[in-house]
Amino acid sequence: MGYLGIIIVALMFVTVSKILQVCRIVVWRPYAVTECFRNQGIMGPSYSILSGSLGEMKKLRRVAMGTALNTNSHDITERVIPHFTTWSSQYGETFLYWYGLQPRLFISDPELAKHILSNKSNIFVKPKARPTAEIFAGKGLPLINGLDWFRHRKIANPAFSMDKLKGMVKGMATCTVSMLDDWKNHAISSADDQCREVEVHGEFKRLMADIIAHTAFGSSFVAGKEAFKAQLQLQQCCAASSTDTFIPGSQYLPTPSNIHIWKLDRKVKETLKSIIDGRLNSPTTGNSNRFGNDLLGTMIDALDIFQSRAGPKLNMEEIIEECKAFFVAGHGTTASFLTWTVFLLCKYPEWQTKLREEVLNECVMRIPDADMLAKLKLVNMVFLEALRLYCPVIRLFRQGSEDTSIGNLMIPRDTCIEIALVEIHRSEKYWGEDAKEFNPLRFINGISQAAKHPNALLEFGFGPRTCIGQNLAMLAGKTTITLILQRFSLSLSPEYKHTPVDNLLLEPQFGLPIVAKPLQ
Ligand code: HEM
Repeated sequence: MGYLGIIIVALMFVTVSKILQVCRIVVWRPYAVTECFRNQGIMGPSYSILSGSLGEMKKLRRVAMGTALNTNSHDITERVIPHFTTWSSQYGETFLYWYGLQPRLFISDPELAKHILSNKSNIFVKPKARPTAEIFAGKGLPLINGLDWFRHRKIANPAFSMDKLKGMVKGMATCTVSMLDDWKNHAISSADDQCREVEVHGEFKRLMADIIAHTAFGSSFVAGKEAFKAQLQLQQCCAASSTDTFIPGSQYLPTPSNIHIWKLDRKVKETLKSIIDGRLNSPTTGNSNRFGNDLLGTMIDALDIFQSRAGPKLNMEEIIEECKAFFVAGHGTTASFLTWTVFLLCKYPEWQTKLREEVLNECVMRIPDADMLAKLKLVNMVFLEALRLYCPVIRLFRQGSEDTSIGNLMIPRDTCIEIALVEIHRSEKYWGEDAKEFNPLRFINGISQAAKHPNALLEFGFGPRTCIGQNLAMLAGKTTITLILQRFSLSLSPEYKHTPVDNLLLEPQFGLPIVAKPLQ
């Protein structure tokens, strides 16, 4: 055989092995995984080549998005995850579906959830995100695994301690007061009974961008806000394509959408890098940390160029990715939480009055401090109830890094497990007959006494990967609600349509317009 023959045979060999590989991923594996679960009694919608169950999911979502709920109803599951209501009624509470080529096991049992989330041996890891998601969300804590995750978390933890956060309430209050002054000025200039219609979801997103920029970047917050602005645009590009079928490799093609994403990402990174360089060039002397007491200062102090410093280190790129990650993880979640809390306070004016009384009693100064906020028991109960009924993160995901079993259930490697918080949080099995109703009093004796299962409330996750920013979110929430209740009485605008939707986070599809009436 001549050279040409050898080359043709080699090419044929490579081509055939590639075809076999594709067939294994696209046909054989879905068949084998489906059979594995079917033999254990777990069923689900059938798999279509490449798109899996995405076609049906998209159809169900389109129909759900065309409906609106009654504002008295907190039974949102069917609207936000219509695939769950449809498939669980056909296949049972636990079922298998296909997110493109990814098998997803849907569970809504808090005991299973606890088992998976508390696992410390790296068997259940965060699933690999799509490349666009990695760009916008940053390859930081929420997405990384293993030793990298451990190192990053160890460095970031001190920046989120209650002691550090307490000192930030003043900054949070300054951001909030500036937003509320704007509401008030607008109200005074509008003739209509001094009331102002405000779309609060948008307002809270802007507010949280300000608050996180303050918390993360301290004095460099103006530049930080610039970076976050570009990041928000990136997020929109990513959310728009989250239910499209993903073709591996397509992220490298110079399509208009990819070019737009690359440009925005470059802007975010360059801005963050210049903030970090600024700090490195002018370390401060007044702070306990030479690069600042904020989150960025804590991370710069662990930069790997300082070899003399003991302990875990981060490199420049990792710090940039963490800045992106903290913004994405904290901004929309807290804005969503505040939005739904305000929705509930408008819906239940008797609770609005009770909370205002508590706020006026405990926060004697117009601008509250952390000690005053810690005394707001009723506010805390309403927050927990809001996070139960309208949890910003409605689903958690983990992927089995090896074949494993939970109880009697064998889970093949690479199966993604989807934990439906939205369903666990309103299941009558754990919350009783009034599970779908607003009743903050269920938390009067604390979280552990509120439900029949200790893990039926998973609003901040559970186990080692529980939310690092939960204290920050609660403090920002209390500061904002306190300042609002001191200054305004709130009611729903007649324009409001009750349309919660899963845009990666739980959001009102058309925003939350309310009427804010200044108090004397
Ligand atoms: C009400 C607001 C918030 C909610 C409901 C929320 C919810 C969650 C949940 C459910 C998780 C666990 C995800 C999982 O297990 O897969 C999580 C993780 C995380 N959250 Fe939050 N979060 C909020 C606010 C914040 C804030 C303000 C920040 C920071 C500025 C933040 C930063 C993070 C980070 C970095 C992680 C990943 C932790 C890790 O994997 O080690 N979150 N959050």
